[in-house]
Amino acid sequence: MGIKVEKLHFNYGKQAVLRIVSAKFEAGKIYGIVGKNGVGKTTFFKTMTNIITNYSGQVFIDGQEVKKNPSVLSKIGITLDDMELYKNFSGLFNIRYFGGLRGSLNEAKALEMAKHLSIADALDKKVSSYSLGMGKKLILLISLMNDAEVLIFDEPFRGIDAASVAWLRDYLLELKKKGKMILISSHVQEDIESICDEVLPLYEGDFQESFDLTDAERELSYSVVVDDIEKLQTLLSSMGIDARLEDNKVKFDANTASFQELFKKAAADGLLFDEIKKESKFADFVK
Ligand SMILES: Nc1ncnc2c1ncn2[C@@H]1O[C@H](COP(=O)(O)OP(=O)(O)OP(=O)(O)O)[C@@H](O)[C@H]1O
Repeated sequence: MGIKVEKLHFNYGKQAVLRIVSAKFEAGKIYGIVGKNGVGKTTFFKTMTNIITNYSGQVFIDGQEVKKNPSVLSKIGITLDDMELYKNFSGLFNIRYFGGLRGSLNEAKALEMAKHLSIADALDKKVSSYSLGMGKKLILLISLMNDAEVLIFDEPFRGIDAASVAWLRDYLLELKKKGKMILISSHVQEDIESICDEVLPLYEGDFQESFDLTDAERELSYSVVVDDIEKLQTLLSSMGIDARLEDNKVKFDANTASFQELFKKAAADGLLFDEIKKESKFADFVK
């Protein structure tokens, strides 16, 4: 299973939104699609899944061009915030209806998921009575319950409580181990860091770079507050690490091993740390 996107161009009226030259996604990986508000993440997900069809270029899922073979979309489960549920019917009706549309529904599994997401007791209530978070959980459950080979989640963790975030994160990591392909968008760097293998920032319509989060050697941007700035700067310079001072914070790039070495030396030197912040390089694209 793989997804390939070639020369995908899409405009909303006169506004150019997507100008993707090419992109590839593999099974058994979790991808983070990041970028500032309005950059086109949701639009990208919609073009990939034929919700938007008036784009130019091609999307291939498992070797089949989606526009010509829309049946290949049965391999995909997607969660978008603006997904319509049958609000005047119960949560269980919606599970049965949408589950049934996609083939055989494993209701016991769906109910188990509902327990983990703490909405099991609300399934007999009309969806119109649900809070925003409960509605979001029901949409997540519906896209998860059919064991799709590819899962696409627009902001899956936004608006749901911490226990459900933790369950969902573990569940997605399990699905990855089973060989599923997962694409998520998020504005929360920690969410992306905690589950993604690769991050693709969308900027000016295209994926500008790809960041491999599984690379232990990758550099992170550090921002540190210490009691003796000069001492830290001397230490950094002795390790060949360039640093700059901004708002009394010492900023530099280093991989995890170098940072740990620095920390050990600094502690041995009696330096006191007041604040340590680290950020992935992809953060530059989302600020
Ligand atoms: N139905 C629409 N009609 C016209 N323009 C739209 C429509 N939907 C989105 N847009 C515009 O397309 C651009 C991309 O929107 P999109 O929702 O894909 O961004 P996004 O990256 O998902 O943003 P966010 O992080 O805020 O969710 C934005 O400039 C938006 O205003």
